[in-house]
Amino acid sequence: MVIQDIQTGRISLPLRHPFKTALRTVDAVEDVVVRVIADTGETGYGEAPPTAVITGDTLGSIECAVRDFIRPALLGMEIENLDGIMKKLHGCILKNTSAKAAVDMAVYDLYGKRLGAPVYQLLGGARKRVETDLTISVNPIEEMVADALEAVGRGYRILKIKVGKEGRGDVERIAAIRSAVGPDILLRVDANQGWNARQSVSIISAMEDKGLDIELVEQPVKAHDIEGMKYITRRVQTPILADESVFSPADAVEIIRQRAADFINIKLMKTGGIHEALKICDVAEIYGVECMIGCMLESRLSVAAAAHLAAGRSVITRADLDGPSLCSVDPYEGGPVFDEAAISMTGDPGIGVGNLPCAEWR
Ligand SMILES: C[C@H](N)C(=O)N[C@@H](CCC(=O)O)C(=O)O
Ligand SMILES: [Mg+2]
Repeated sequence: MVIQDIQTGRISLPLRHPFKTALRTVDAVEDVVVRVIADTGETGYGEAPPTAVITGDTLGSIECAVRDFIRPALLGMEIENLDGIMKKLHGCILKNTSAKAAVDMAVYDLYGKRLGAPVYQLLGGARKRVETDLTISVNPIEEMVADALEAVGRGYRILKIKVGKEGRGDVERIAAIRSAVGPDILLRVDANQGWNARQSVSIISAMEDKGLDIELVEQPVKAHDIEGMKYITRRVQTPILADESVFSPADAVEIIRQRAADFINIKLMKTGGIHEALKICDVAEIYGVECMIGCMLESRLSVAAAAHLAAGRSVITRADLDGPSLCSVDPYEGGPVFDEAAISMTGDPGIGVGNLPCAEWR
């Protein structure tokens, strides 16, 4: 099975509610999709969101990276030569991790189809079901409380609360949500780099003093502020999870060796796909560090690829794979089933998702 063509298209899916973090507000999933076509007529699919404020990638830069750099590097390669394909994919252009992720997952999709097996089984087959949280956007407190109650009503037992825009005001926010949802709902907090190190210690300590029982705090300070992450991790009881600070396996090694965070959030859009994400899983396992698997504003197509990784590897103990739940529609067929918090793997070969709503491929 040889790679004959690689094409890009675009999808646009409205969100149920605007998605708001300390970094940005978004109303729709507007992503690039990729198809890798084999000489046998089989097709593998992938997706890349333009998360410019985190990865630096835009719709145009993703399309350019795929068309002008990745496509010429991979044409004619045997799908069975996964290692060779991945070396070329990551060597043909620096950074551009979202474009690489979309092509990586399309290649894994074809690889699984070639071998007649779902990708999660090829990656280790640790489990068949994964439970995701649901994100509560940062908004006025009453709105966040209402959103949290709605999420619990939809069956979510884990909520990821976005903060980072108001410093100490965030304590009040979390306290109101905890009092509304009760003690049995797991609350994780994501500041998306919105605090500084001293502020983080004061906010997290206040949440601890109030007994708000927070599972973890995600990326309290700027991505490059590893000293700040270390400062916080040493001073609070609540586990700290590195998100924007860890893109590559080398970043993960650095964070772990410096003990700058307790957990690592793996996202395919930061690693450049499954192949590099597996290296983070290996490093984390060596050091006994647990990982979360996350997503950007992505539809079920690429979140399904992340679900395969989560189902494949037991070192991934937490999932923030709520992209499909945030979308108001799911136009696809096949692949993992997303039923609110419950993600169930199927026997479909590859990643398994098809029927893309994409009018034009180039
Ligand atoms: C969508 C997911 N729950 C999430 O919060 N992902 C990111 C932010 C994604 C974005 O801005 O597109 C995160 O910081 O964890
Ligand atoms: Mg995050």
